[in-house]
Amino acid sequence: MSERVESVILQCDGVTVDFDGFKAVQGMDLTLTRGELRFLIGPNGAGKTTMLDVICGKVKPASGKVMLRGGVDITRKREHQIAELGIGRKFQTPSIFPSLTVYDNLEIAMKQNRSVFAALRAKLRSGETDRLAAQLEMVGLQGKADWRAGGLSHGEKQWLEIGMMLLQEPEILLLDEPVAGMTDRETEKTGELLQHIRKTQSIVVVEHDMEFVRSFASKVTVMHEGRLLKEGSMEEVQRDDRVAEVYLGKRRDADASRSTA
Ligand SMILES: Nc1ncnc2c1ncn2[C@@H]1O[C@H](COP(=O)(O)OP(=O)(O)OP(=O)(O)O)[C@@H](O)[C@H]1O
Repeated sequence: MSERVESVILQCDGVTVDFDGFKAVQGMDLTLTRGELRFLIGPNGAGKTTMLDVICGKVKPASGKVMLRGGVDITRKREHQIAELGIGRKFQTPSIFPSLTVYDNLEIAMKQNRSVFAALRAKLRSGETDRLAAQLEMVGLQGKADWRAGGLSHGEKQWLEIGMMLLQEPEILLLDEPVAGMTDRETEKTGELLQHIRKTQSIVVVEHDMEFVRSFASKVTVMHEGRLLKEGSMEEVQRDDRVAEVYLGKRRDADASRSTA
């Protein structure tokens, strides 16, 4: 009986966010299980980014609860506490150090896990060197370890930042439009990377690129005007008339021109 309960890693119940009287999110529920790659979609202004902001502690809800691993109430915790508890957030613009090498960026990310004293000593232990090398390979940058991060392509910068997040060992990754501005090939590689990451971590992705969502989503949550509109497989979501009306319908033409199917 407890198996399903234990597999829940994040639970948002009745989250409402009030920006000076404007309810950006209204009574939103979201349950994420371990190893899930969840896509959060919906038209502009639906409240998707605000939900990520609530989960990572950047925005405090007026009401509702956010629970981590069943028993840890993170609703009122500060951003850094939530990060320490295992929730990593990646924003649209990469926050990397452009003048440092790819390797140095990863090394700095890894050291953030240490106590100040340990960080000051600044030498990676051998296990850490291995982990860093494995991370470089996982994000496909093993051939560019010595490159200045600022010289990477847009897609590569995003992967570097994902690699930096992963070195801090979050249990949940929150990604806001990770493939925005990427080439088709980069988008494909990002999808593969997310599939790989979900073997060990859970991921919530806010996304507008429907082709990408179709290719990589198993479960999709649709928001509209701050509320949960529909949740299910991409097929179920696409079949829903209300979704078609408020969201997919508006994009059908654009999608049709992108899709080869
Ligand atoms: N700090 C803020 N103060 C006031 N209103 C805000 C604030 N942040 C967001 N909003 C409003 O809340 C609503 C939800 O915004 P949010 O960014 O969460 O939507 P979204 O679904 O992520 O949209 P998009 O896909 O366009 O990024 C929008 O109407 C937005 O203008």
